[in-house]
Amino acid sequence: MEATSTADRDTTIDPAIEVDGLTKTFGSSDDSVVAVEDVSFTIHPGSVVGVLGPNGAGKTTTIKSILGLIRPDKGTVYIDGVNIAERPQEAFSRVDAMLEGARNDYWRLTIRENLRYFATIGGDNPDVVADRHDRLLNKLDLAEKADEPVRDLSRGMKQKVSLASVLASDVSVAFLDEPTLGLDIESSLTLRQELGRIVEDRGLTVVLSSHDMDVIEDVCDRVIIMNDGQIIVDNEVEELLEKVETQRYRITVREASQKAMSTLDGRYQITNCERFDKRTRFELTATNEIFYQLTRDLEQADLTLDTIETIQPDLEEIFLEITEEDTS
Ligand SMILES: Nc1ncnc2c1ncn2[C@@H]1O[C@H](COP(=O)(O)OP(=O)(O)OP(=O)(O)O)[C@@H](O)[C@H]1O
Repeated sequence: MEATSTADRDTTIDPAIEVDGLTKTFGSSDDSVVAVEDVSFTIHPGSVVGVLGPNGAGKTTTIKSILGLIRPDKGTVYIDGVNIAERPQEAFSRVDAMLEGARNDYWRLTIRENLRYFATIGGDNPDVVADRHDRLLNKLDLAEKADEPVRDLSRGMKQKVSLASVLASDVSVAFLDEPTLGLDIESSLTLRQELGRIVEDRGLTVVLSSHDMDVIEDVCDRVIIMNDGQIIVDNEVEELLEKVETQRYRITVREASQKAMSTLDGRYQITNCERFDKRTRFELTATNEIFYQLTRDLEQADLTLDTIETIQPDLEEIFLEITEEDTS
């Protein structure tokens, strides 16, 4: 999702974030760990980028280095064209972050008081930005509870207040670490939709990390996948989905014998097998190239094909495939 029209984008404006040759090693000599090695990327204003990777891949080190919370050994970070090491105050003036699940909102204060507080420390006069806060509260469906203390709210609402607090001042870049962590399915869906609308309206640049693949698919237009301190994929979400080499199939056959099924199971890993109404339905994964082989194998096993559907892969599967390729 591009918040500002790509056609209208002024290519002479600075990238929202530019990371060049970032390297960070923790510890020294034998115990040292290279957390991030020569990482470079550019993020344009108004884009939403997901940073993914297994535990220990270097995501947090990268994000904390951009936020100035970790000092890298090498490399330069620019925010809106400003070098964070040279002019930190200016660089961070329009940046806010929700790290480690939820930010520390003041639970004794009401939602609106929290927004005023965070706007103030973000350098805004809260009276001047009161309208923006009203719009934010409406968008996040928090308006009715705006004058209630945060401590009385549900977990989903508290998470939304965290997000609202990040957006309370006039930020142009927001870092969101696991914005849907701990939310139930419905609250997560609502938050994703609301975040999408806010990003579009405000032309906000967002960098988010999440293990919730729905967040990435719904909100991000690009993903950066890290492994072992390096970027192994930097691509548009849609292109990434197209690139995947394996495909899951849901197949329904008529009157499958046990023997036929075990023959097939020997060749493909069969999951979610269920029998109903003289039919057997199961799922398997096959690479695109062997799809025709699969149909021949079904014939040879004397299985009469009823239906065959492809199942849209989710990013979790793609991500596993890519990191396995990278480490093999
Ligand atoms: N303060 C530190 N001291 C020593 N090693 C560290 C420190 N911070 C991170 N590391 C190491 O650097 C590597 C990268 O860690 P980092 O936290 O950046 O990964 P991550 O991708 O964010 O992982 P996770 O998904 O678990 O948060 C890991 O091997 C980690 O153990």
